[in-house]
Order: sequence, then C-alpha cells, then structure tokens
Amino acid sequence: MSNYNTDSTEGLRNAIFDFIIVGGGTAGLVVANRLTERSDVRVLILEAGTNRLDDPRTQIPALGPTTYADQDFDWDLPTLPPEQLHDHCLFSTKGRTLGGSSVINQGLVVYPSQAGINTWEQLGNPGWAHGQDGPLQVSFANQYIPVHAACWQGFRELGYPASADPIQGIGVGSFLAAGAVDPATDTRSHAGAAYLSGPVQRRPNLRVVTGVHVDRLVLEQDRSTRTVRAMAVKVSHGKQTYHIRVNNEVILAAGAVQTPQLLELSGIGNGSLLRAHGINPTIEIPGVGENLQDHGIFSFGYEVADGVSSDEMAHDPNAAAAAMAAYQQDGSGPLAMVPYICANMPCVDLPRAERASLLRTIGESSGLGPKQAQVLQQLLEDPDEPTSQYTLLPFQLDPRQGVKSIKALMSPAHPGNFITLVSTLCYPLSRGSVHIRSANPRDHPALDHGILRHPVDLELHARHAMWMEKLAATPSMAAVLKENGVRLHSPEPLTDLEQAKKDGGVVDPRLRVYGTTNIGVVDTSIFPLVPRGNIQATVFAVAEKAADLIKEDFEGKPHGI
Ligand SMILES: Cc1cc2nc3c(=O)[nH]c(=O)nc-3n(C[C@H](O)[C@H](O)[C@H](O)COP(=O)(O)OP(=O)(O)OC[C@H]3O[C@@H](n4cnc5c(N)ncnc54)[C@H](O)[C@@H]3O)c2cc1C
Repeated sequence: MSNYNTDSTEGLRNAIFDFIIVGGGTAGLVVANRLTERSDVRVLILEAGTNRLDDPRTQIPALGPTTYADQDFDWDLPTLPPEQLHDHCLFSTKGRTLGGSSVINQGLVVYPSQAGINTWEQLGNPGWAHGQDGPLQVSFANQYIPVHAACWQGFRELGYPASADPIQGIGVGSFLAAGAVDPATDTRSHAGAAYLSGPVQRRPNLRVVTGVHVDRLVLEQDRSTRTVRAMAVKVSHGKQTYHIRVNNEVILAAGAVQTPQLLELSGIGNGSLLRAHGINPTIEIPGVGENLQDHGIFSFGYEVADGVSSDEMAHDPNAAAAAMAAYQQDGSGPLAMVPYICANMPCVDLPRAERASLLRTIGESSGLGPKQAQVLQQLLEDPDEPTSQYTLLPFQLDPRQGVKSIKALMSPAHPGNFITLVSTLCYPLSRGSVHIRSANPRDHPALDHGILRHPVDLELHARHAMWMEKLAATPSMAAVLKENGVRLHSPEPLTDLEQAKKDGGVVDPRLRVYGTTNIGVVDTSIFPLVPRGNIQATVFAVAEKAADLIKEDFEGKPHGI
C-alpha cells in the first residue's frame, strides 16, 4: 500500500539491533529518526499495524475520521463499562498504522501550558519543563466560514477575547488552533510524514517492519546487581513467532494502553495481578497500568440556521465532490484543513467559596497520590490556568444513546447542517487503569478510563456544559444557529481519546523502567500529569527530549559511539 516497503520480515530471526522500538507511532518514529542520525546505530521499528503512508486518507487533512473503526488504521479498543456512567460503554480510538495516532487524529496542534508542564518537575522529574522546536509542519487554515467568526465573537461578548499567548502556554481566553498540515503540500504532517520522510526511509541503519505484533520482552535477571535486562523481543507475524535480539535497549512506544500491557505480559507489574494470570513477576512495580488519566469531553451540537454553511460535505454528495475537486485543484476547500476555534476557560461561574470547598475534596476521594493532589490543587487554584478547553467543531457529533464507536459518533444522523461545541477538562482528577485480562498478548486489556470518578470532575464538567450554553446564546452565535433547531448533546462525557499514565514509580526521569538497565518507555504512558488540551504537540516534544536522553546514555557507555 506504500512505495516504502515495510512488509518483509526476512532475516529478522537472526538479526541483532542496537535499539528495538516497539510501536512505530507518534513517539516511536521521533525516537527512531533521532537515533539513526548516527550512522553506526542500528535501529529496528516493530509496528503491529499497517503502512498506509501513501493512502489519501492519511494525507488529505480532513479525511482522518474516515479511518475510524477500520482495523487497517484503528485499534478501536473496547472499554470497561464504568458504574459511574450507568454502565454505558466508552470507546477508545487509537492509531494502528505507521505514524500511530498522529496519522488518524483531528490534527489540532495545541500547546500545553507552562504551569501544567512545569508540574512534571515537581512530581519528581528533574529537567522536564516547558520548551519547543522540531520538524513537524504546523500551519493555520484559511477556510473560515461564518460560524468561526461567530464563535470568536461570542467569546469576546462574554469577556474572553484572544488569550495572551497560547503557543507559550500562558493565560486564558479564546485562540485559533493551528493544524498539523504542511502548507507547502497541503497534506497532513503526521509522525510518518515529518519523521519518516524519504531521506530517513533510505537510512541503511533503520529498518521498519509493519504487521508484526510484539507479544512481550524476553528478560534476563542479573542476580548480582538485582537488575533486569531485555535480551530480545518476542514477536508474532501471522502464525510464526520468533525472538529478535537487542544489543543496547528496547524502547516501548506502543502508547498509553499497550505499553503497560506489554510490561505486564513481560512480567513487570503488580505481582499478584501477574500471578493471577499465570505470569511469573520478574520485577514487581505495582503502579504499572494504574493512574490512567483521560480528559473526558462533553459536547453540544447545534443545528445552524438555513443558509449558513458548516458540514454539508458530510451528508451531501455534491458538496463532497466539490470539496474533493477544490482540494485536487489547488489544495483549497474544506478538505484542506478543518479550522478550529478554541478557548482555554477558567470555571467562571464558580463562586470563590464554592470553589474553595470543592477543592478541599481533592485528596479525599480518589486514588491520587499526595504529590499529584498537591499539584492539581495548585493548578485549579491558579487564576491563569483554565479548567476546560472549548473547541468549536464545524461538523456534527451525535453522542446518542447506544453509540459504541467513534465512527458512529461522527456519522451524521441528522440531515441538517450542524456545529458542535465541545468542552474538555484540562486537568482531570479521576483516575482509571489498564491491565491485562490474560497472558494472551492478543487479548485486549481491561481498559477503565475512570471518567467522572472524582466529584470535582463531575462538578466542573456540569458547570462548563452550562457555560457552553451561554456561549451559544450570545448574539453572534445565536445569529448563525437555527432557532428551535435540532440539539444534540452528550448524555455523559465521552472520552477524548487521550490517556496518560503515571504511577509514581514505573520509569525514572531518564525514562528507564525501574529495576531494568535497558528498557525505556517513550509515549503518552509516561506523562506524570496529562497536559491541558490536545496532547500531540506534547508527545512530539517529549519524544524529542527522550531521544536526546537515550543518545546521551548510549554515548556515555564504554562501547558507545
Ligand atoms: C481519533 C484521535 C483524535 C485525536 N485528535 C488529536 C488532535 O486533534 N490533536 C492532538 O493534539 N492530539 C490528538 N489526538 C491524540 C494524539 O494523536 C495521541 O495522543 C498521540 O498521537 C499518541 O502518541 P503515542 O506515541 O503515545 O501513541 P501512538 O501514536 O498511538 O503509537 C503507538 C503505536 O504502537 C503500535 N503498537 C501498539 N501495540 C503494539 C504491539 N504490541 N506491537 C507492535 N506495535 C504496537 C500502534 O499500532 C501504534 O502505531 C487524537 C487521538 C486520536 C486517537
């Protein structure tokens, strides 16, 4: 499916690599690119999914949603029905293709706040603070329609004009989100395009193999130093399984759900849980798979007034054909990029006394460790930190009862034109978990997003939902919405598809799993605290920094280059 052939497993059985990267996704490709800048380091990327780098659905910016629930692109993982959501199932879309979730995501580039990222240092990770730069192409759309201007104006009417500096991550207020789109080609700039471009693909020291599922790491214990070393990874390819040996280090970059799964399958995790599944624990780290964080989103859909344009290409074949013709002619039109108006909003209608009593409950009713409770309290008390990110989506989301996949959520069920206002919690207090259900690597793990488990999250979600209604009622917004039009709303928060896990002790500040000498983790699973808003910019930044650390460590070794 791509000119870049990554199908062959020939010679892998007897090969040995300096680094093996598990997962050719967002973080994995960054690290591979940076490590292979040194020509004498041999790197292997093992990606379970497909290679669709040449597929138009991965190139045309607005076509990402056409890949959802398609097994060639999306793991479409099931989740546990949480009791606090009256047992409604949530769903979890995750990239299953070279480039990972960055290939299928919505493309918003939102920069984290300085205060939020700086808490990572407070949580015991020296050297992990706010910074920037990299080859990802980021640009602004130019396909604005009246609903964008109305929303922008609506925020102003409520006293929240453009924020001080969304790129530096300071202040609250509305902002125009950039998109991961290369303005020179009008194509999506995902991890594959930015970090696995032609010249990188041709590096002789980089091998990429897709369609190979990593089942577990093969570990060896050094009894004298009481440390564990990864000797190889066990992979399956069709009906075959084999071990691929590693010289230096295995980097786990399989994402927030599958990295903990792989650690547990390899014997690293909570001892009693592993034994219950017949796995002998090699290193007992109880926090593996715990502390899963999910922003959670609430959405309200509004039918727009007659004659106001929004998402006609989603339900009108003529509009879709016109959009494709415009894109093919000069990269213009709604397929080129979906522009997003966003706002970082504090919880404005929460009186000071109520806020104080709400904040007192932070540490009382959740699995938050004291350090996390402390930094979250600090962020929630900070007047310059938002508690929700609002986003205007110029299309229909219909979170009706019984919707079990993101594909159904995004398939227009109503004939009219719609917009959707979404509120996403910035710093959720609820915590979930992800753990294996069995020792079979093909069984999906038990995924519990934890959404709404903490009462503060429920209160903030509810108050932000009410404020979204205020926004919709501003004169500018009301002018573009249909009076008494169809309304679509979440019966409860959806997951926003982001998770991050930190357990107070799975990796050290150089991202190496405790008790091991050569197992690193580089993906969203190592975020100590999920940053506010959409997180891909942070994933790219973290992976860049991680690559520097890995190179430094490699060079510091006696056999280093
Ligand atoms: C639908 C959707 C929309 C999103 N929209 C936005 C947005 O607009 N803006 C934004 O900032 N963020 C967005 N995100 C989030 C962002 O894209 C992700 O957080 C980020 O890309 C995750 O990077 P990662 O490296 O942790 O994991 P991934 O990029 O998911 O990479 C993990 C890789 O590991 C592979 N893998 C897993 N298990 C195995 C195994 N056992 N063996 C081999 N390979 C394996 C997977 O196939 C995958 O390729 C969105 C995410 C999704 C899913």
